[in-house]
Amino acid sequence: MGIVLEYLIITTLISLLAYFINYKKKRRHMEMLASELPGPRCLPIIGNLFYFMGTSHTEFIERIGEIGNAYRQQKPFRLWLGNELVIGINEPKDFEVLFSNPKIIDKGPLFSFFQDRSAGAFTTSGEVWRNYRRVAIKMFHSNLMEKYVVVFNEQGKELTKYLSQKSPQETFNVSAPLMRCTLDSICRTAFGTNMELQSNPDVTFPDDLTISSEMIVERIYKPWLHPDIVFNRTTLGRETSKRVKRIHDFTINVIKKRRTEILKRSKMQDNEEDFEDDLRNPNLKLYIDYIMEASENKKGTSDLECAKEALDVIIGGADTSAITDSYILVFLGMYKKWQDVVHKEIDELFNGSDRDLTMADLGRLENLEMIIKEVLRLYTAPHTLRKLNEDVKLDDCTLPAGASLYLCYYNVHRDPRFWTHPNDFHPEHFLPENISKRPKYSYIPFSYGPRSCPGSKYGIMSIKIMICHILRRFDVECDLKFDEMKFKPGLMLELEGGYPIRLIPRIQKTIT
Ligand code: HEM
Repeated sequence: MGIVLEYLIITTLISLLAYFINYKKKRRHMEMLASELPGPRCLPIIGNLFYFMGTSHTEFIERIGEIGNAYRQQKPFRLWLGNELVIGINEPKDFEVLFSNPKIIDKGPLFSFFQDRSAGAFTTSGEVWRNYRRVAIKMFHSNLMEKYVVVFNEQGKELTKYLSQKSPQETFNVSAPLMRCTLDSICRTAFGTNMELQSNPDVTFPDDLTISSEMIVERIYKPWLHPDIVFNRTTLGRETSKRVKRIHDFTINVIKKRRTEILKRSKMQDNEEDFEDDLRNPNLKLYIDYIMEASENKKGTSDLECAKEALDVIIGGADTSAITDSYILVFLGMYKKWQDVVHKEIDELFNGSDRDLTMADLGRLENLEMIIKEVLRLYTAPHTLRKLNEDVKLDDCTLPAGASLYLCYYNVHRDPRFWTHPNDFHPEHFLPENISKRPKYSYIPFSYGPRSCPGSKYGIMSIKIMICHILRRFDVECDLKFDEMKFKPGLMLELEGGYPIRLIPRIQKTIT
């Protein structure tokens, strides 16, 4: 017995020593490569953490912006957050190398805080992510995109009906109705189910999504809340779980409904002609059908896992599109010159008709497109992370395995070398002659490469249709001033205090 114990202790000690030596070797390699990168002064143990202590999320982004500016045109900059090496990327030429590397796909441990709520193509990493991504992109197949236009039009009309009830004197936050409309569209196109969130303001699903996102982001910024054992005992932790549970119950219900519907339809195969050639066609496979099919092939997958996979795409698409819509209306309200330009473009296209928009119309809304692009330059996701599993060689340095990359979309989108009015609303940035002057990776609102946004085309289509429906019916007013706007980062850079506008019914103009 004594010899066995001795043997076990010695083997354990040798393994620990080997692990430690290996760890130190990797660390030395990382520290050596990191020392070749420029970066602000470090303190022992905490590194650069003191720059960010006590900062709000917004201040964090501003500080990173300042550091990025200080090292602009040098190599990527390094930050030591305690033991963690974080490398900031600002340069289009570096984005190009990183986005075209198929091995840089992991988002790192911070994204795991989202995974209690949703775990699919947006939040996972590695091989698991690869499988989810393969399923997610089926939602954006070109055959389906044409059919989605019908849904966007239906929901756009429902939205304007709701907005017509607002008095022209009433200033209101337009993001809430836009979020409900966007969720109705995404759920209808992804699940084939009409959720009717627009006509049922008591359903908590949209608020639960928005508020739980804010809560998860708050947790990420408070390292002492990272351990589950602490977080779950706080009010924030309990409130987050309550909302996440409601989100799951709601989504599982939708999945069950779809399953029943498919069963019913399989018995009606002979009457296929009863269905129009739209999303009700029983032979048309929607995103949720692919998820359910994959779960049936992989025994043991629960409805909760299917719900969490689907939710990742719903969340990735809803906040982003609804916030972009909201900003567009705010800016059109603030910049009358641009509102007139877009109104004229829409009036010329529709000539007084309130017909639905078609795919062909979408390509003709060039001024609106410039405005969408400018809003996304200013307010897309401000940053994201990637974890390096192996060294990556750039032009003038090597980024070590084990480091986290902090991709500063915010910095490159406001870099005065590429934008004549970096901190203003200036849609002229997207005139063709100006686009051609910029390097390719200076504008990356949907990211690029293997982890780029699969819903970018879908998102732009839905935004154009919603905004057109609103602008055909209303003039927009907004009292905000650009310089006074304050931001709170969520998935996107959101406007603190909401998106306050007024809508004035307009008489549609016929172009003669
Ligand atoms: C204006 C609208 C949108 C913007 C600005 C936007 C932006 C982005 C960005 C920047 C990423 C990359 C994030 C990262 O690198 O960490 C992303 C990923 C993603 N987006 Fe979007 N998005 C929009 C619309 C949509 C829509 C409509 C959907 C779905 C209906 C969607 C689904 C996703 C998914 C699933 C991912 C994760 C992809 C992956 O990691 O493989 N997005 N989006």
